[in-house]
Amino acid sequence: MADQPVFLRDDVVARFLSYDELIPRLEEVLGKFSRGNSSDVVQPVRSVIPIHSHSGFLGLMPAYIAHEDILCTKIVAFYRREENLHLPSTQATVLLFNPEYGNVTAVMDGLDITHKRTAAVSAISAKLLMAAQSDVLCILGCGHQAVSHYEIFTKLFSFKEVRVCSRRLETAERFAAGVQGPITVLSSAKEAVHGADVIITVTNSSKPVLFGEWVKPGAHIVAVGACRPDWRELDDVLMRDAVIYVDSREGAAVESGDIILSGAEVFAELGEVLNGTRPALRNKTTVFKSLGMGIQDAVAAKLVFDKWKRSQ
Ligand SMILES: NC(=O)C1=CN([C@@H]2O[C@H](COP(=O)(O)OP(=O)(O)OC[C@H]3O[C@@H](n4cnc5c(N)ncnc54)[C@H](O)[C@@H]3O)[C@@H](O)[C@H]2O)C=CC1
Ligand SMILES: O=C([O-])C1=[NH+]CCC1
Repeated sequence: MADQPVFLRDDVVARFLSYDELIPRLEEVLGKFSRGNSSDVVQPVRSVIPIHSHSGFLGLMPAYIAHEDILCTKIVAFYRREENLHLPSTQATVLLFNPEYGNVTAVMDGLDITHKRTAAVSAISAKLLMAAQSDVLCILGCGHQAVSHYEIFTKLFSFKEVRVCSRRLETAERFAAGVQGPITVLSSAKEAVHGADVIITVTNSSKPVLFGEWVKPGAHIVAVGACRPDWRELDDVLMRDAVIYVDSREGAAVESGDIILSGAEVFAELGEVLNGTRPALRNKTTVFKSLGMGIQDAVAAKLVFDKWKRSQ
């Protein structure tokens, strides 16, 4: 009989997951993924079922990373909920397996993994693609992802000004009151993004919240929401004028409304830039369209599990 799986709660996962360790692992696995060797990194496009009666979706995100022998799947549920409900709009559980036999070794709460790995990949895109002189950061949307994105972007980069704007002013004000450091709250997205060098969209909107005509030429946009083929965060003008980078071309072609509905061409995967096979066009307006990948959860979960095990 295999040992029973351990259950790692949200606070334990958060304690053992640091950006410093996560970022290099993500860079490495994104590079490997983009080399396209499917016997090394196996990750199908997320399989998603709608939960029509509750405006929700359930996604399954399996991944196998052969060179590290990591077998993992995340199960993620996401809802288009009003923000005042007491449960987060995204819920996730990560299962880590023993690849030799297929038994589950750990069941982990997946929220901190989802928040941190998403923000870390966004930060990798900014490291590669934002202009060398980037002074103003703007975050549109003030939910859970906004918190992790604020955390890592202000830790890694030295912005002179950070602005936030959300659908409701109170949400942005609550967000600003909860973070360390100076922050400007704006009630209009157009004003908030004016002159910004880096713009992060972390909304659960299904309609564009950012328009090309508002965006400073040369800005870097990190588009994290709109993960359904009929959802948008960015308008056609922006999608047409910017150079588009993605985490996975295959995923983007199936899941990204911003790409599918605008007809925009994908220029590169982040992993291709990390591998040096596609250039980072820092002087152009760039969009990194993030959808999230099972391999990102897998490396994060393995980091957590190994550290937890060493602590026992
Ligand atoms: N790319 C990736 O890897 C991942 C993407 N996501 C997606 O990221 C998005 C954000 O996730 P969470 O922060 O967890 O959601 P959340 O529900 O905590 O926050 C969403 C925020 O967006 C704001 N918002 C909605 N419509 C807006 C509008 N028109 N203008 C400005 N703000 C608006 C809401 O007021 C709320 O503050 C969701 O779409 C989620 O599905 C989530 C996990 C991973
Ligand atoms: O990668 C992820 O976990 C998600 N992407 C969109 C919703 C959840």
